[in-house]
Amino acid sequence: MNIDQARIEKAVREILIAIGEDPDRDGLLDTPARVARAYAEQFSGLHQQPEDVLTKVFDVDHDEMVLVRDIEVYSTCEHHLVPFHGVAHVGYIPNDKGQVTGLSKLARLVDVYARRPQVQERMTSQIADALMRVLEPRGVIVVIEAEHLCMTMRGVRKPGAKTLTSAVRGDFRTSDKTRAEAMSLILCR
Ligand SMILES: Nc1nc2c(ncn2[C@@H]2O[C@H](COP(=O)(O)OP(=O)(O)OP(=O)(O)O)[C@@H](O)[C@H]2O)c(=O)[nH]1
Ligand SMILES: [Zn+2]
Repeated sequence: MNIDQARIEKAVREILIAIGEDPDRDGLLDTPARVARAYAEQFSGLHQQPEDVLTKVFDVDHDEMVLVRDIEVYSTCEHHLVPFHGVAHVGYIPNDKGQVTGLSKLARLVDVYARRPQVQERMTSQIADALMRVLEPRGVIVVIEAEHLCMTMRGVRKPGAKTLTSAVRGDFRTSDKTRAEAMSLILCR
């Protein structure tokens, strides 16, 4: 089933009533439909597979690390349905056939998993596992730094607190040196 926008609209109208609002006042009339459209975008990754975006694989003569740093990421915390946002760093070492993907495809892959109800740890591993599966590289590293609005605007209220998660596969897991090289590239500002 794809995203059922009519059902989201009905539910949002119910929420507005439940919080004591009047869903029929001018400013709120179109809100259920707007939220439905926003959710369709925010959760579109649920209906995409990594293979849909990691399609272009070129053979190039490069078997060293490729790293795209500071990929802006917006996701939705599955506990509170509020955003968490930050940056993702995605690196891999191509296999000996030199199979690489377009750089933008790494950012698209991040979005496939970010546009779902998520926890940061799972999103990080899913990106790493998808890259391993589709590109069959010698190794993958994914590091995500994010701020969770559920921790800043509400609840414990700790603005500025950043959560860092990493997932390493293949050579990045087995070789301390390779992992350290990637980390130094990710952290140098
Ligand atoms: N591990 C992990 N926890 C997360 C993530 N996003 C939100 N959380 C946490 O999920 C937890 C949910 O805790 P609960 O006690 O069930 O919910 P709550 O009463 O709203 O918790 P508070 O946020 O502490 O007010 C909170 O500690 C959040 O900080 C995430 O990506 N990964
Ligand atoms: Zn949350």
